[in-house]
Amino acid sequence: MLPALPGAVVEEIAAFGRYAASRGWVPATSGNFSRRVDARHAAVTRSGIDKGAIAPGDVAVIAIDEPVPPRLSAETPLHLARYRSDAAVGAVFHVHTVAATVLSRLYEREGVVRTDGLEMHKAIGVRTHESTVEIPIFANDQDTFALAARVEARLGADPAVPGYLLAGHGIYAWGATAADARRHLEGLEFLLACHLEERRLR
Ligand SMILES: CSCCC(=O)C(=O)COP(=O)(O)O
Ligand SMILES: [Zn+2]
Repeated sequence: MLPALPGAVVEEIAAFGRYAASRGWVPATSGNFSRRVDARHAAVTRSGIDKGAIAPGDVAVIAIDEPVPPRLSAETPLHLARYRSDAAVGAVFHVHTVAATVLSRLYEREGVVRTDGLEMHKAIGVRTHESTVEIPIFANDQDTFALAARVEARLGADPAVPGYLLAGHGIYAWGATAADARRHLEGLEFLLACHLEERRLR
């Protein structure tokens, strides 16, 4: 039996949705969000809803280790794969930012976007700005089960960066809590925005 959906979890997801919408990160119903409910279950947003105006009925509780029920987002496997791979992952947020979408296309062949020497590296757990961060990029794929397997195989047990890009699509980030996932997403997005701006100015 599935556990009840805690109101606090819905509110965390809805609050992130409002924030993401205020930043222009979830245009045209894009994006999807999830939050671990317990060791075996997660709450995920339903498909096609306005992610800036999430209501309790827009979030479903599902089993992490079971097949994805109908009418949920096609991207649900990408969320569940993160929870399966790492028991410490408590929230996964996916948004469609311009910087993530553009840079993931420009660097798809390299399979990585690199940023150097930025203080914001610390937001994703890097100790010093004197570092190079490599944000992984994966080719987009409508077969999201195959895509999730490819992502997890490359990320491994201890990913260096708490996020990745899907080429021409957007960005995924995660953390132990919703606040951690949001901080990681904000940090990664800032790094990408800086990289894009530097390329423009050069
Ligand atoms: C309108 S964007 C296309 C689908 C997508 O990439 C996305 O993030 C939203 O999908 P969902 O099914 O979760 O609403
Ligand atoms: Zn998407």
